[in-house]
Amino acid sequence: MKPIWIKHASQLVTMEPELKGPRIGNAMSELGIIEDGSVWMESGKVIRAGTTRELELEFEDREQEAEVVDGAGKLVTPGLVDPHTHVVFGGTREAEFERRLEGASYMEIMNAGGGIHATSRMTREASEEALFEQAYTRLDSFLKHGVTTLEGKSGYGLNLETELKQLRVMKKLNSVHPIDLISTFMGAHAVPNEYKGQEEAYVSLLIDTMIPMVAKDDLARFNDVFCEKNVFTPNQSERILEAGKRFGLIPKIHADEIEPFGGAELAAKVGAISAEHLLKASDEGIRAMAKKGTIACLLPATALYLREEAANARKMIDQGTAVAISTDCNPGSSPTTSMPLVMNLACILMRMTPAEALCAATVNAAYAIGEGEQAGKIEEGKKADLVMWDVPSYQMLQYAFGVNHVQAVWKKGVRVV
Ligand SMILES: N=CN[C@@H](CCC(=O)O)C(=O)O
Ligand SMILES: [Zn+2]
Repeated sequence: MKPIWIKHASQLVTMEPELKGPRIGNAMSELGIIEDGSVWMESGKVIRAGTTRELELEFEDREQEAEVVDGAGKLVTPGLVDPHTHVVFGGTREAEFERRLEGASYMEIMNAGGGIHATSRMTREASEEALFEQAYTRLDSFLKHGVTTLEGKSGYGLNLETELKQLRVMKKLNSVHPIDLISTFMGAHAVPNEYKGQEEAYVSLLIDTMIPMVAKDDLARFNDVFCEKNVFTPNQSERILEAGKRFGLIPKIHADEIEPFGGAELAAKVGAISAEHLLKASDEGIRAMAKKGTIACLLPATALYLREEAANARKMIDQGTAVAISTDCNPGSSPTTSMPLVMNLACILMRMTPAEALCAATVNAAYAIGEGEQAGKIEEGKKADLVMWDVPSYQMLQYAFGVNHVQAVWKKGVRVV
């Protein structure tokens, strides 16, 4: 495989690879921008990143053996990381979208047996092959929008058989699709209809059977819970997350999305790597997360789609919480595969700066899924996951919104878009 040499990028955004750990406060704006930037990629890795002048001095003699890519007028960034998706699911819920536009709420639909329950029925009915094919197509769309690493959750099975089916699909996708896919077990996405009125029995099934089985088959890195009124209480959520920890599954938590429910506080208490949504998180909860180093994974596309006020990213950043952003790709509250749109919305709806939004979609997103040392930066000696955008600057990427500016994507040094 020929080395690839990008030259003359108008901005090469490296994300300052020497800075370690998730970024907080002003460090979210340290993008490590190199003007007239250049990258040499070889054997799947970034060998050198610097100015075109610097790389010409070093690689001039090898120009003939490389594929040279002209970056004039283009922005080059690390591959984007989507740290929160429900990418494997059966069916769609467009009728529910119409009902919500007519006034029904997300929770009314779910409590009446629709929402997550509707997707659960369709996912149980779908064959493993069909789920694989549909999710593969979705991953292609993510890739076309610049995503090279992504987290995916189970949680539409709500029984052992189908939860394992979803996780097996993700494992297979990870092995055959260019995108690196990190799996999360989310059997605690809802109490299935057949356990209505016996919620504790379902919690026991999760703790005694499902979590041990998922861990035994090494099917997930994280364990996630939908901690919300009428779904799982903070007490149930804590027991489920602690059970996961005993089996090596790192906690994540869907917290304070619809109502303030103590989810952010619980995230800090159990030492979750990230807490998701947080639209209604309390000030104490945000402070506790900052203190504990729990990353806030914010989902502005979901807020927009549900016509809710987005999370208070400014307060979180100002209080020292590391913020990541994500599509939340799912068939109910965020049917999108566009991280560029999510970056735009992070600016428009949450007043994040263009630099913070890019940090939240790269470095901080990678740390939110335990990939901070492998993804989200352009770092010598590390995976060559890069995107070239048909805009001259990161400011232009965030400004010209709702457009897919991706021109090329390299995954482990191979051009995939
Ligand atoms: N809020 C809970 N879970 C998903 C939505 C799942 C669905 O509606 O299918 C979320 O993160 O937005
Ligand atoms: Zn989610």
